[in-house]
Amino acid sequence: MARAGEGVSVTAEFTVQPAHQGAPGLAHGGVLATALDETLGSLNWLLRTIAVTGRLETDFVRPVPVDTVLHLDARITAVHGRKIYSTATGRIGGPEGPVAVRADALFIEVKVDHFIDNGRPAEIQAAMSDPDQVRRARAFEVNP
Ligand SMILES: CCCCCCCC/C=C\CCCCCCCC(=O)SCCNC(=O)CCNC(=O)[C@H](O)C(C)(C)COP(=O)(O)OP(=O)(O)OC[C@H]1O[C@@H](n2cnc3c(N)ncnc32)[C@H](O)[C@@H]1OP(=O)(O)O
Repeated sequence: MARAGEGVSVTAEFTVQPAHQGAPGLAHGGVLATALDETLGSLNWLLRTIAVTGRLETDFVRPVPVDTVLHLDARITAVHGRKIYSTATGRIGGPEGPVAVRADALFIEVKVDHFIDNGRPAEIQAAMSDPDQVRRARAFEVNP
Protein backbone atom coordinates (compact mmCIF):
# COMPACT_ATOMS: atom_id res chain seq x y z
CA MET A 1 0.00 0.00 0.00
CA ALA A 2 1.24 3.51 -0.80
CA ARG A 3 0.05 6.82 0.63
CA ALA A 4 0.21 10.24 -1.04
CA GLY A 5 2.55 12.69 0.69
CA GLU A 6 3.69 16.29 0.25
CA GLY A 7 4.08 17.42 -3.39
CA VAL A 8 4.12 14.48 -5.78
CA SER A 9 5.40 11.92 -3.32
CA VAL A 10 4.37 8.67 -1.65
CA THR A 11 5.45 6.59 1.30
CA ALA A 12 5.02 2.84 1.62
CA GLU A 13 6.16 -0.09 3.73
CA PHE A 14 7.33 -3.46 2.50
CA THR A 15 7.98 -6.36 4.87
CA VAL A 16 10.68 -8.76 3.70
CA GLN A 17 9.26 -12.31 3.90
CA PRO A 18 11.23 -15.60 4.03
CA ALA A 19 10.25 -16.20 0.37
CA HIS A 20 12.15 -12.97 -0.53
CA GLN A 21 15.45 -14.38 0.72
CA GLY A 22 18.55 -14.32 -1.50
CA ALA A 23 21.65 -14.99 0.64
CA PRO A 24 20.79 -16.83 3.89
CA GLY A 25 18.62 -14.57 6.06
CA LEU A 26 18.90 -11.60 3.71
CA ALA A 27 16.55 -10.07 1.14
CA HIS A 28 17.28 -10.72 -2.53
CA GLY A 29 18.31 -7.51 -4.32
CA GLY A 30 15.83 -8.12 -7.13
CA VAL A 31 12.95 -8.16 -4.65
CA LEU A 32 14.16 -4.89 -3.12
CA ALA A 33 14.38 -3.40 -6.63
CA THR A 34 10.78 -4.54 -7.20
CA ALA A 35 9.63 -2.81 -4.00
CA LEU A 36 11.33 0.39 -5.17
CA ASP A 37 9.86 0.04 -8.69
CA GLU A 38 6.32 -0.48 -7.33
CA THR A 39 6.60 2.52 -5.01
CA LEU A 40 8.01 4.71 -7.80
CA GLY A 41 5.34 3.43 -10.21
CA SER A 42 2.55 4.48 -7.85
CA LEU A 43 3.71 8.11 -8.23
CA ASN A 44 2.42 8.08 -11.82
CA TRP A 45 -1.14 7.57 -10.55
CA LEU A 46 -0.83 10.92 -8.76
CA LEU A 47 0.07 12.49 -12.12
CA ARG A 48 -2.92 10.63 -13.63
CA THR A 49 -0.51 9.18 -16.17
CA ILE A 50 -0.14 5.62 -17.42
CA ALA A 51 3.60 4.92 -17.56
CA VAL A 52 6.05 2.02 -17.59
CA THR A 53 9.54 1.77 -16.17
CA GLY A 54 12.18 2.62 -18.80
CA ARG A 55 15.16 2.75 -16.47
CA LEU A 56 15.69 1.79 -12.84
CA GLU A 57 19.11 2.43 -11.28
CA THR A 58 19.40 0.85 -7.84
CA ASP A 59 21.99 1.30 -5.08
CA PHE A 60 22.16 -1.41 -2.42
CA VAL A 61 23.71 0.36 0.54
CA ARG A 62 23.07 -2.02 3.49
CA PRO A 63 22.02 -5.66 3.73
CA VAL A 64 18.31 -6.05 4.56
CA PRO A 65 17.48 -9.03 6.81
CA VAL A 66 14.36 -11.18 6.37
CA ASP A 67 11.43 -9.87 8.49
CA THR A 68 12.70 -6.28 8.17
CA VAL A 69 10.14 -3.57 7.37
CA LEU A 70 11.49 -1.43 4.54
CA HIS A 71 10.21 2.16 4.83
CA LEU A 72 9.94 3.54 1.30
CA ASP A 73 9.71 7.18 0.29
CA ALA A 74 9.43 8.20 -3.38
CA ARG A 75 9.00 11.50 -5.20
CA ILE A 76 8.87 12.92 -8.70
CA THR A 77 11.95 15.00 -9.53
CA ALA A 78 11.07 16.16 -13.08
CA VAL A 79 8.65 15.69 -15.95
CA HIS A 80 9.74 16.34 -19.54
CA GLY A 81 7.30 15.39 -22.29
CA ARG A 82 6.56 11.66 -21.87
CA LYS A 83 9.51 11.23 -19.47
CA ILE A 84 8.88 11.15 -15.72
CA TYR A 85 11.97 11.19 -13.49
CA SER A 86 11.65 10.00 -9.91
CA THR A 87 13.74 8.92 -6.96
CA ALA A 88 13.16 6.68 -3.93
CA THR A 89 14.81 5.52 -0.73
CA GLY A 90 14.19 2.48 1.44
CA ARG A 91 15.11 2.85 5.14
CA ILE A 92 15.37 0.20 7.83
CA GLY A 93 14.71 0.45 11.58
CA GLY A 94 11.97 3.08 11.05
CA PRO A 95 11.02 5.88 8.66
CA GLU A 96 14.00 7.94 9.89
CA GLY A 97 16.41 4.98 9.99
CA PRO A 98 19.47 4.51 7.80
CA VAL A 99 19.05 4.19 4.03
CA ALA A 100 19.44 0.57 2.91
CA VAL A 101 18.45 0.96 -0.75
CA ARG A 102 17.78 3.81 -3.12
CA ALA A 103 16.79 4.13 -6.76
CA ASP A 104 16.53 6.68 -9.54
CA ALA A 105 13.97 5.91 -12.21
CA LEU A 106 12.75 7.06 -15.59
CA PHE A 107 9.16 6.18 -16.40
CA ILE A 108 7.80 6.66 -19.92
CA GLU A 109 4.18 7.59 -20.50
CA VAL A 110 2.32 5.10 -22.72
CA LYS A 111 -1.20 4.72 -24.12
CA VAL A 112 -3.52 1.96 -22.93
CA ASP A 113 -2.73 0.32 -26.30
CA HIS A 114 0.76 -0.50 -24.95
CA PHE A 115 -0.89 -3.18 -22.78
CA ILE A 116 -3.57 -4.21 -25.28
CA ASP A 117 -0.99 -4.69 -28.07
CA ASN A 118 1.71 -6.38 -26.00
CA GLY A 119 -0.08 -8.24 -23.20
CA ARG A 120 -1.11 -11.90 -23.38
CA PRO A 121 -4.62 -12.14 -24.90
CA ALA A 122 -6.18 -14.12 -22.03
CA GLU A 123 -5.17 -11.58 -19.38
CA ILE A 124 -6.06 -8.62 -21.65
CA GLN A 125 -9.53 -10.12 -22.22
CA ALA A 126 -9.98 -10.59 -18.47
CA ALA A 127 -8.94 -6.98 -17.82
CA MET A 128 -11.20 -5.65 -20.59
CA SER A 129 -14.22 -7.51 -19.23
CA ASP A 130 -13.65 -5.91 -15.81
CA PRO A 131 -15.67 -2.66 -16.07
CA ASP A 132 -13.81 -1.01 -13.20
CA GLN A 133 -10.41 -1.56 -14.80
CA VAL A 134 -11.56 -0.34 -18.24
CA ARG A 135 -13.17 2.76 -16.74
CA ARG A 136 -10.01 3.54 -14.77
CA ALA A 137 -7.68 3.03 -17.74
CA ARG A 138 -9.84 5.03 -20.18
CA ALA A 139 -10.44 7.82 -17.70
CA PHE A 140 -6.70 8.32 -17.38
CA GLU A 141 -6.27 8.41 -21.14
CA VAL A 142 -9.00 10.93 -22.01
CA ASN A 143 -8.53 13.07 -18.91
CA PRO A 144 -4.78 13.37 -18.29
C1 LIG B 1 -8.69 -1.52 -21.50
C2 LIG B 1 -8.00 -2.33 -20.41
C3 LIG B 1 -6.66 -2.90 -20.82
C4 LIG B 1 -5.69 -3.05 -19.74
C5 LIG B 1 -5.50 -1.81 -18.93
C6 LIG B 1 -4.17 -1.67 -18.37
C7 LIG B 1 -4.04 -0.39 -17.60
C8 LIG B 1 -2.69 -0.29 -17.00
C9 LIG B 1 -2.57 0.89 -16.14
C10 LIG B 1 -1.46 1.08 -15.46
C11 LIG B 1 -0.33 0.13 -15.55
C12 LIG B 1 0.86 0.63 -14.85
C13 LIG B 1 1.90 -0.45 -14.92
C14 LIG B 1 3.07 -0.09 -14.02
C15 LIG B 1 3.88 -1.34 -13.75
C16 LIG B 1 5.03 -1.05 -12.80
C17 LIG B 1 6.21 -0.62 -13.53
C18 LIG B 1 6.76 -1.74 -14.41
O1 LIG B 1 7.26 -2.70 -13.93
S1 LIG B 1 6.61 -1.54 -16.08
C19 LIG B 1 7.33 -3.06 -16.78
C20 LIG B 1 8.76 -2.89 -17.16
N1 LIG B 1 8.93 -1.94 -18.24
C21 LIG B 1 8.61 -2.27 -19.52
O2 LIG B 1 8.14 -3.32 -19.82
C22 LIG B 1 8.90 -1.21 -20.56
C23 LIG B 1 9.42 -1.85 -21.83
N2 LIG B 1 9.85 -0.80 -22.76
C24 LIG B 1 9.00 -0.27 -23.67
O3 LIG B 1 7.88 -0.69 -23.83
C25 LIG B 1 9.54 0.90 -24.47
O4 LIG B 1 10.94 0.90 -24.49
C26 LIG B 1 9.03 2.27 -23.89
C27 LIG B 1 7.50 2.33 -23.93
C28 LIG B 1 9.52 2.46 -22.42
C29 LIG B 1 9.61 3.41 -24.71
O5 LIG B 1 9.39 3.16 -26.07
P1 LIG B 1 8.70 4.22 -27.05
O6 LIG B 1 8.95 3.75 -28.45
O7 LIG B 1 7.30 4.46 -26.63
O8 LIG B 1 9.46 5.61 -26.78
P2 LIG B 1 10.97 6.04 -27.10
O9 LIG B 1 10.93 7.07 -28.18
O10 LIG B 1 11.88 4.87 -27.23
O11 LIG B 1 11.35 6.78 -25.70
C30 LIG B 1 10.71 8.00 -25.30
C31 LIG B 1 11.76 8.83 -24.60
O12 LIG B 1 12.25 8.12 -23.46
C32 LIG B 1 13.66 7.87 -23.60
N3 LIG B 1 13.95 6.52 -23.07
C33 LIG B 1 13.25 5.40 -23.29
N4 LIG B 1 13.79 4.38 -22.65
C34 LIG B 1 14.87 4.86 -22.00
C35 LIG B 1 15.85 4.28 -21.15
N5 LIG B 1 15.81 2.98 -20.82
N6 LIG B 1 16.82 5.08 -20.65
C36 LIG B 1 16.87 6.40 -20.95
N7 LIG B 1 15.95 7.02 -21.75
C37 LIG B 1 14.99 6.25 -22.28
C38 LIG B 1 13.95 8.00 -25.07
O13 LIG B 1 15.31 8.35 -25.31
C39 LIG B 1 12.99 9.11 -25.48
O14 LIG B 1 13.53 10.33 -25.07
P3 LIG B 1 13.33 11.67 -25.98
O15 LIG B 1 11.85 11.92 -26.03
O16 LIG B 1 13.93 11.35 -27.30
O17 LIG B 1 14.07 12.73 -25.22
